[in-house]
Amino acid sequence: MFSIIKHFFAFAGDHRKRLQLGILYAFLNSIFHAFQIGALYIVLMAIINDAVTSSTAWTSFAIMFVSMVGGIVTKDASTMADARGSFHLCADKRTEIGDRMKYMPMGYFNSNSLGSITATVTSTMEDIQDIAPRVLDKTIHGFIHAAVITIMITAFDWRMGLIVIVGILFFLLVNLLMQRKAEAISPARVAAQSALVGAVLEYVQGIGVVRSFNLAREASKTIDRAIAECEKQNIGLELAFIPFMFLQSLILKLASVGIVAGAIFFFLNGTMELSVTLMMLVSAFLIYSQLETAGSMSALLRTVDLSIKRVEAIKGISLMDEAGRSIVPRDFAIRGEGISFSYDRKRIIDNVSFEIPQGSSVAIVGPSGGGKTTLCNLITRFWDVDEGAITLGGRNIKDYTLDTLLANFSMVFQRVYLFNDTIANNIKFGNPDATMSEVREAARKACCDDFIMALPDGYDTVVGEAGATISGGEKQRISIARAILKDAPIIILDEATANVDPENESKLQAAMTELTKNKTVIMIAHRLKTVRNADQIWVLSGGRMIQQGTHDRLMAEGGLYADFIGMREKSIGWKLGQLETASV
Ligand SMILES: Nc1ncnc2c1ncn2[C@@H]1O[C@H](COP(=O)(O)OP(=O)(O)OP(=O)(O)O)[C@@H](O)[C@H]1O
Repeated sequence: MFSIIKHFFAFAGDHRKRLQLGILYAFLNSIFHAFQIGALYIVLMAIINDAVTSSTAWTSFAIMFVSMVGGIVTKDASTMADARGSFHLCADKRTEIGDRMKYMPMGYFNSNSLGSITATVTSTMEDIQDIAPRVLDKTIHGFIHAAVITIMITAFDWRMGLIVIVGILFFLLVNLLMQRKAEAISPARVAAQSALVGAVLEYVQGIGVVRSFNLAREASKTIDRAIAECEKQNIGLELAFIPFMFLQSLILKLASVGIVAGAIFFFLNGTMELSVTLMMLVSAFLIYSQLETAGSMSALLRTVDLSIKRVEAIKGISLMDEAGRSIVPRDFAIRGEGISFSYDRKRIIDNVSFEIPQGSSVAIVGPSGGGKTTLCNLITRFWDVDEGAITLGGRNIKDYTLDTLLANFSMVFQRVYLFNDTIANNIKFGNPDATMSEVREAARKACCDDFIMALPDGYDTVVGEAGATISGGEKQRISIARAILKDAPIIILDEATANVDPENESKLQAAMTELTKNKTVIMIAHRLKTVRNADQIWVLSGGRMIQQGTHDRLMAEGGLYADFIGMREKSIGWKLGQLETASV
C-alpha cells in the first residue's frame, strides 16, 4: 500500500507539493480530532473529582470548538489541495501524452487498439483524477488519524496503546491480503473498461456502415457484450472485496471491545485511574472510525496504481526522433537505397531504390496492396525502414527531428479529415500563423473560396464532426488549401478517385495544379494524364519496384505498365488479372 502511495507521488512530479500539502492538512485534521479526547478527559476528571465548574465547561467547550472548526477547515483544505493537485496533474499528463503521440512510431498505434489508447487518456486518467485523490485522502487520513490516536492513548497508558497497535496490525494483515487480491483481479477490470471504450468508438465510427447494412442489432451486440463484461468485472471486484472488508471491520470492532475489556480489567486491578478508564470506554469506538474507512477505500489503491502504470507505459514509449536534430536540408532531392519494410512479419516493401531530383514529379502506380501508400509513409517517416536508407537533401531522414523533417512535406490524402472547427482554422492547420487574407488566397487557389463564401458563416462556418456538413469533393479541396497554405517544398498526394463529379473534377485538378507548381511531387496516381506527364513513373507490385522510368520508356519496355495502359486504353477497365485494381 505504501509503495503505491509512493508511486503516485513520484508520478505526480511537480504537482507532488500540492498533494503533500493535502497530507499535511490531513495530519492537522487528525490532531484537531484528537483534541476531542482531551476535552473528554477534562470533563471526566472534573466529574470524578467532583470539581465541575463553569471553567470546566468553558474549557472543554473551547477545546471542542477549536477541534470542530479546525477539523472542518483542515478537511476542506486537504480536499481542495488533493483535488487541485490531481486535476492539474491529469491535465498536464493528458497534454504530455498528446504531445508524445505525435512522435511515437506508427507501429505503436498498429499494435494498440484505438480503444486501449482512448481509454488510457479518458477513463484511466479519470480514475487517477477522481479516484486517486479520494482514495489517497481517506487512506492517508485514516492511517495518520490512527497513528495520532495511538500516540495519545499510549501517552495515557502504554498497555492500552499496545492493544490499539495489535488491532491495527491485524487490520493491516487483512488489508495486505485484500491488496494482493486486488492486484490479481484489477487488470481484468481495466481491460474490460478499455474494451468497452473500444467497442463504443468502433460503433460510432462505423455508424454509416451499420445503418446502411441494417446491422444495428449485430453491432450493438458487441457493445452489449462489452458492457456485460464490464459489469461482471466491476461486480466481481466488489464481491471479492466484501469478505476482506467484513474481516477488517470485525477486527477493528474486536479491538475496540478489547480496549473496553482492557480498560475495565486495569481499573479493577487498580492500575488505571477512573478518569482514564472512562475516557478509554468512551473513545474505544472512535479510535478506529477513520481507519475503517481507509481500509475500504484502500481496495481501490490497486486500480489507481494500475492506471498510473498504463499512463507510464505510454510515456515510456521511445519517441522516433529522440536522436534527431533540427536540420534545414541543403536541397529537396530524395533518395531511397535498398529499402525494405515489413508490417509485423509481412514484407511490404522489398529492396526498393529510387531517386527524386528536386522539383521533379513521380507517379506511383501498381496493383492494389502493392505498397504505394506504405512507400510514401516511409518517405515521410510515419514508419521507419527496416533495411536501407532514405535521404532528404543528402541527410538520412532519421537524422532530422520529426518536426524539421515534416516541415518539408505537405500531404494530401484521399481520406480527408477535417477537425470540428471553423473552415478558416481547418485551413490554418497548414500554417497556424497565417493571416486571414493568406487563408483566403490559399482557398482561392484551391478553388474553394466560392463555396465557402456561400456558406452562412463563410470561413467561420464550423464543420460538423469529421467534416460531415461538407461534400467529399469540397473537403478534398479544403485539404488542398491547407497544403497550399503550408507551402512545403515537397508534396505527397494521393490522387482522388472518389467523390469526383465532372465539375468537382475540374476544380480539383485546378487545385492540384496550383498545389504542385514548382514543387517536388510524389503522387499515387490514378488518372492516365497525370501518369503520362510525370517525370518518372514507379510501378510497384508486391512491394517491389518492378519498373521505373518515363511513360515512353516504360511503354517501349513492355511489361506490367504497358499492360495497364493497354487495358485502360481498350477501356477494359481498371482490373488487372482476377481481382486486383490497378491504380492507373
Ligand atoms: N497499418 C498496417 N498494418 C498492417 N498491414 C498494413 C498496414 N497498412 C497497409 N498494410 C498492408 O500493406 C500492404 C500494402 O498496403 P498499401 O496501402 O501500401 O498498398 P497500396 O498499393 O497503397 O494499395 P491501394 O492502392 O489499395 O491503396 C497491404 O497488404 C496492406 O494490407
